[in-house]
Amino acid sequence: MIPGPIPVSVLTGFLGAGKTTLLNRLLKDPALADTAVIINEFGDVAIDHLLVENSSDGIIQLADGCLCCTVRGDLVDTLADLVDRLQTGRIARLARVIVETTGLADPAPVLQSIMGHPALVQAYRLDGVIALVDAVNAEATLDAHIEAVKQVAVADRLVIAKSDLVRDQGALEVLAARLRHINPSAPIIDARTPGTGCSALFDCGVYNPASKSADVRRWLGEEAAHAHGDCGPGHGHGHDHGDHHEHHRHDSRIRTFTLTHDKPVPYAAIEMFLDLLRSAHGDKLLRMKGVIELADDPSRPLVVHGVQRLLHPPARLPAWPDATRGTRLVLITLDMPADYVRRLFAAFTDTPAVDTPDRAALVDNPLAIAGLR
Ligand SMILES: Nc1nc2c(ncn2[C@@H]2O[C@H](COP(=O)(O)OP(=O)(O)OP(=O)(O)O)[C@@H](O)[C@H]2O)c(=O)[nH]1
Repeated sequence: MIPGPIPVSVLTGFLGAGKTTLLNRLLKDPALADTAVIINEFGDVAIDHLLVENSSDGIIQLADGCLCCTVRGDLVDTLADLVDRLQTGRIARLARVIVETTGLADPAPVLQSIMGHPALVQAYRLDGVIALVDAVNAEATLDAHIEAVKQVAVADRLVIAKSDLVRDQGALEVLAARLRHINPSAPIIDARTPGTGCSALFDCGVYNPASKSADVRRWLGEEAAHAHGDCGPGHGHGHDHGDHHEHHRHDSRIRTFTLTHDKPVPYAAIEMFLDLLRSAHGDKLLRMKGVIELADDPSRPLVVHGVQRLLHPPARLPAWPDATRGTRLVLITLDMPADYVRRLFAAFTDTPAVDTPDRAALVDNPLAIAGLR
């Protein structure tokens, strides 16, 4: 028997806001023992599960695709399967589920999947939505992406990450005022505040759409209508459910693709490539993350994270988490063709390609590769 509905927390926030970082921290808290974490990833090559430190049995990776569209059914199936495993004794306890959405997810359909599914509501209750906000990039992100606004609007807790990178206290106050305007009821918590842990973020009470803004109620209402099949063809604000390999796009200008290279690469080459991408095209680079096999230290993968113009200091993992070696970089770009980036990468990794200038030429003139408007 199940002892009562299991709380489900949804962790959302735009691309690179700091969701996995917060999750890693939270999972160290004994209060989160017996928690299942469902991670959803955008991109051909799953990387997040490599980066969640506590990658034990409790981490479930959903298939490639976005939770709010292509793999929404997978979330329902996964939640149903967890209950089944609990009932048949294949897992002893399940105290909580945390669902980490992709940064591009519209949270409304995700919430609707949990709240609106007749079988799931028996077993689960939506406990709360935690939205991460990246203090460095939030203003630009909120200006440009409605998904980011929705993520903030539906939240029960807003957590500001990366405030350590913002020197101007005034800018943080302006951001907090904007967040309060979008969502007047959610407490705003700085991720640096000691004790920003389980007690501050979980047990928000039963998720209550009535306490949210009129916009949120409307979005959730539209999703409920959609779930019952009476949504018109306009649904989905431009989601493209086709071509699963290069696009996954919510907006036809957004592309997701992966760069791979199977030989170790020199650190200097990768550093130049990343710096060039960031400095020349940072505004087109919504997200970049991945692991790199370095020629100078192949046993310790280098983990890189880029979020718009911000390139976080690369970190080394002590060892490779699985048998796969080589470089895998997932990029999510806005108005930047995959082919252009692939050729740039090939030039830096010295992969011969027809008509591609070599590394030295590109450092002199990063626009020497054709294909970018
Ligand atoms: N300085 C600083 N860096 C942070 C903070 N939070 C996250 N980061 C860095 O931001 C980068 C992205 O963090 P992630 O936790 O992977 O972000 P995410 O939201 O899970 O990313 P996606 O799943 O790709 O959307 C990483 O390099 C983190 O180390 C913070 O509070 N301060």
